[in-house]
Amino acid sequence: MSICLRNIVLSYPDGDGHRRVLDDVDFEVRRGEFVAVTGPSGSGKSSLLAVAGLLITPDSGRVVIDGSDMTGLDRDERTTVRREKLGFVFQQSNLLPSLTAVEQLQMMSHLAGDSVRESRARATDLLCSLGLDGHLDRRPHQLSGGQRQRVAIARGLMNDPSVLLVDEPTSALDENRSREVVALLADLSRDRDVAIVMVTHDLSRLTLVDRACAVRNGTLIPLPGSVPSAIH
Ligand SMILES: Nc1ncnc2c1ncn2[C@@H]1O[C@H](COP(=O)(O)OP(=O)(O)OP(=O)(O)O)[C@@H](O)[C@H]1O
Repeated sequence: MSICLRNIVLSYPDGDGHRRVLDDVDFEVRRGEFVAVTGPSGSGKSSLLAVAGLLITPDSGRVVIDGSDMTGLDRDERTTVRREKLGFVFQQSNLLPSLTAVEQLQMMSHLAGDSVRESRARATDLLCSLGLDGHLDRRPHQLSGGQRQRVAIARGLMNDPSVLLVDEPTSALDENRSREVVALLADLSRDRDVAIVMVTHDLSRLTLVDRACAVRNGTLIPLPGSVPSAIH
């Protein structure tokens, strides 16, 4: 199992008390599996992703990544796990305006200590494999929304993560581009054997995923037609 969340409880301060957003949630995704998390606005989808991505620590429960329990890691240790095991793709692509497509990716691998030559070769390969040959030296404003999102996905894959966490990747895209981006994620999960968790409002995209679940009232409910994970 690439990522496994067990008995996660998360609450936020709310007035004088606390509001429980995730209430004893179990969730797991294995390598090569593409899982969507949906649910109403404010239900806790992004919070679940943030717990999985070690960006916030739950009140209780365990996050296990590639078999290692993340409980009790300090901030530096969590940063290392995020860099080595996890990739992130955010809603609006979050690319740095002054960097070219290749440089956006090189920055990730520079942080991991690779040489400039190694990182350029790897970034170029990855961008080409995502259909971005011809756009390698363009800056974000010279790319379409769909191309920007593909650069962001390539950046998320740069350090060869076990788990790619994707938050609303299609919110800024039209119907066709949005379908292309989700189909690309489906291919990548299989071809690169990476676990992909995608938070989405867009129920029309759920035909492309292996499995879908919804956050409702703090719990995670498998959606009809989706296949529950076979491994526990
Ligand atoms: N840092 C925070 N402090 C207090 N409350 C928070 C915080 N972050 C999120 N919340 C609340 O927790 C709930 C869940 O938020 P979350 O962003 O996880 O929902 P979501 O399902 O991703 O929503 P959306 O679809 O609108 O992005 C919401 O009611 C939100 O207001």
